[in-house]
Amino acid sequence: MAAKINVLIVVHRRDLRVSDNPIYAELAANRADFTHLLPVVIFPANQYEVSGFIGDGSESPFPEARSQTARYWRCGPHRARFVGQAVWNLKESLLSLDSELLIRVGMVGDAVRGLIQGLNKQCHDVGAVWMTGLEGTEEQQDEDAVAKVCGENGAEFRLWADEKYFMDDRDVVLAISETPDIFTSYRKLNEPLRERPRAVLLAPSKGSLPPFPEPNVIPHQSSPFGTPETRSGLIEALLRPVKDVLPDPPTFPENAISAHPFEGGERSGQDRLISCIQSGGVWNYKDTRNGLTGTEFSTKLSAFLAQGCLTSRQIHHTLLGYENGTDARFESAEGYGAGENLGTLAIRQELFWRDYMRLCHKKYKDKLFRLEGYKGYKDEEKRPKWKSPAKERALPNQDPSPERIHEILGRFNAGTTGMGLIDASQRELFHTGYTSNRVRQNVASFLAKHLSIDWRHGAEWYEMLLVDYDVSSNWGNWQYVSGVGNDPRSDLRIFNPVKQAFDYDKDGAYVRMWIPEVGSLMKLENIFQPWTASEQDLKAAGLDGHIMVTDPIKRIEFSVDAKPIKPSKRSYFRRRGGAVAGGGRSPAASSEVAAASSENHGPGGKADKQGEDQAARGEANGHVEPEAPGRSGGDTTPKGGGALQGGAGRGGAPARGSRVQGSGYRGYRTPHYGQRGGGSVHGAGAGAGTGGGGGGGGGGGGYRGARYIPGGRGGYAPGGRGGYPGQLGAQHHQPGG
Ligand SMILES: Cc1cc2nc3c(=O)[nH]c(=O)nc-3n(C[C@H](O)[C@H](O)[C@H](O)COP(=O)(O)OP(=O)(O)OC[C@H]3O[C@@H](n4cnc5c(N)ncnc54)[C@H](O)[C@@H]3O)c2cc1C
Repeated sequence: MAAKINVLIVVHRRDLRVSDNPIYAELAANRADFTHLLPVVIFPANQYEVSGFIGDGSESPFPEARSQTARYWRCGPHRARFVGQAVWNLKESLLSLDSELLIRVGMVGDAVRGLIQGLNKQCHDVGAVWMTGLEGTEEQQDEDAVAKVCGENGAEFRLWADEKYFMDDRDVVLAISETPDIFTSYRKLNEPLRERPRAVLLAPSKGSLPPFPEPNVIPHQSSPFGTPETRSGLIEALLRPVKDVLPDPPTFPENAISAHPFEGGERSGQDRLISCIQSGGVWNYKDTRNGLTGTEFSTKLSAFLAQGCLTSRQIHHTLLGYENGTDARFESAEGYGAGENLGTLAIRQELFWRDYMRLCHKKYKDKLFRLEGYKGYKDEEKRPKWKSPAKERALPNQDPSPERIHEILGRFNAGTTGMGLIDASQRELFHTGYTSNRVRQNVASFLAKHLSIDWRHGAEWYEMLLVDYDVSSNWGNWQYVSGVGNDPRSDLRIFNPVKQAFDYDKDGAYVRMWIPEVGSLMKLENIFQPWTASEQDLKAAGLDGHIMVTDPIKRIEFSVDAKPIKPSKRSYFRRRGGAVAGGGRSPAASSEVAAASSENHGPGGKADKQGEDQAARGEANGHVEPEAPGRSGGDTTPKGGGALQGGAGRGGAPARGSRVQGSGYRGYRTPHYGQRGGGSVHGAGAGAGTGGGGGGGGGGGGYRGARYIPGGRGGYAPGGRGGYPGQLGAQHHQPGG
């Protein structure tokens, strides 16, 4: 009698790697009773627009994969390409291990059911389905659905922790519900961070995995979808439906260079990590991470981490080899063998931010997607008056009107607001899928705090376009900057995008690169806000009559006197032997940065106290943006020598260490709204809009051929192409609605 065939199905999700993967490590060590292994990637139809997998003439049974509030694509072209590359690389890795990878599209539970039942028909038992657990609402619905399918079909279901984070879930010191709401408190509980990660798991070797089932027993992909057989076919199928995200897209500027030219996949993730160390990028990280252009100013590892092509502990252990002088690949890198340095310390702190964002998501669950954020508002009076482009979500008599907000959002997305730093970042994001943390903070602050627009529109735009989109990090950071999340100074922290441009784009190269229209303007203040240029200069630049000049979304009066801002100094003192020196900031650096470092999140610390003082003095309306997630200081005050001019903003006291003429930052002047001065950030900019633009997004459409998956956390309701059944059943992120 032939031996019983017992297949294990492994569903890959955001764990697109074979190394440091708990499932493969377990299988390589212990195959259990499995005679065959069937690894599969399923592109969930509610997160990826899967109509590109259909041949001509048929229609998708699923609604378009669009976001809930703004109806943007859930996954836009940059990430679609990156994920396609990463999936193909995983397939190649598995092939090299004598295995294979199946690719499927649809709802995850349905796809798994199809596989189990199809294999059963071929007399193959499916003993178990394994997959890694994720935090998102939809992802947990998928887990419930697969568990149910397994129960109905006699297969064991096992959910594994995806060990891609810095600290293992088994080592988290507090119950999730007790995760502190201030990052620094949490970080201090876990220091020294260098000692936290567990060892990396071994990659499986060739022949160590159970064989892939014979191709002829594998069930076909359910119709009307097909499965691409080449890498380019896969990428094309993912990209085709989501290529167009802007009605009138800007062309890629002639001299622009992507800061993120990297391909998806485990192999390129490892390559990038190694080159970051070899190039000195890691050594210089603390000084360069706030840079805006080029590949080397920060690690660019986020997209690899987001898709699980790389794990935080792999980064940590590779850094250890460099710090300890035990990895000859890094012999010629500066800092080799000299122990932890400020660069590697800062990278570990950033990786810990990533962990923290995830833990907060686990703690607050769907509150991650709520307009009022984690915090909520007990006091109705204090609830921010968010502006919406959708009539049904706008407050009565919203000013500007929903139509005007719709128009403003269109320009915000297209990068034509007239605020140079914001526009440059949005165009860079549109063209490349990446934009630096520094400008992400400015963009989020601009939308939420300067324009008071429902921040979820920004979060969903980022969700569509970011190559490194990660549900916890994206929504958590948007909440944080919008003042509804875990920022201890929440709405007192407001980034002045003009001051930030002067500080971080010192010669205007970044804005010039992405906004070629301003390229021939000479003065920085004109580049950062073209409406400030003289008529003559605008004419010469061909900018007269341009919407960025005639109708800037926000005007910020800001001028810098002739003295340049001092260039930053390297804030490193050398240590040897791997000791983690406390503090580690040089006096030069700390004199430049008033409330420096991520320490200033923590309650009671000196730096935190400074931040509180500044906030209490009302400096937040222009000068004071002491710290934001994942970044140490650098923007707290005008730096020595840079004198600001302007009238009183809210509070308007001079920032510490600055030379201020007048009484601080003037606030905002919005002539096209008929307002001047004021300085109240949230109210500023409101005024009579000029109309134009269409209405907001909206659902609509019917419930055709729906197969509703009921579930405790809401449920995904595939309907006809028309969309979701109103607001019910299809809440991607906010099942409570
Ligand atoms: C509004 C907004 C939205 C964001 N959305 C995302 C997102 O969807 N996905 C994402 O990975 N990051 C997000 N970030 C965080 C941060 O901007 C990116 O992680 C970083 O810019 C990625 O570039 P890098 O890999 O070169 O980062 P590095 O500076 O080299 O940092 C190393 C790693 O630390 C982690 N990290 C750094 N800063 C943060 C942070 N603030 N929060 C969480 N993790 C951090 C990332 O994994 C990053 O790869 C967002 C930040 C803001 C302000």
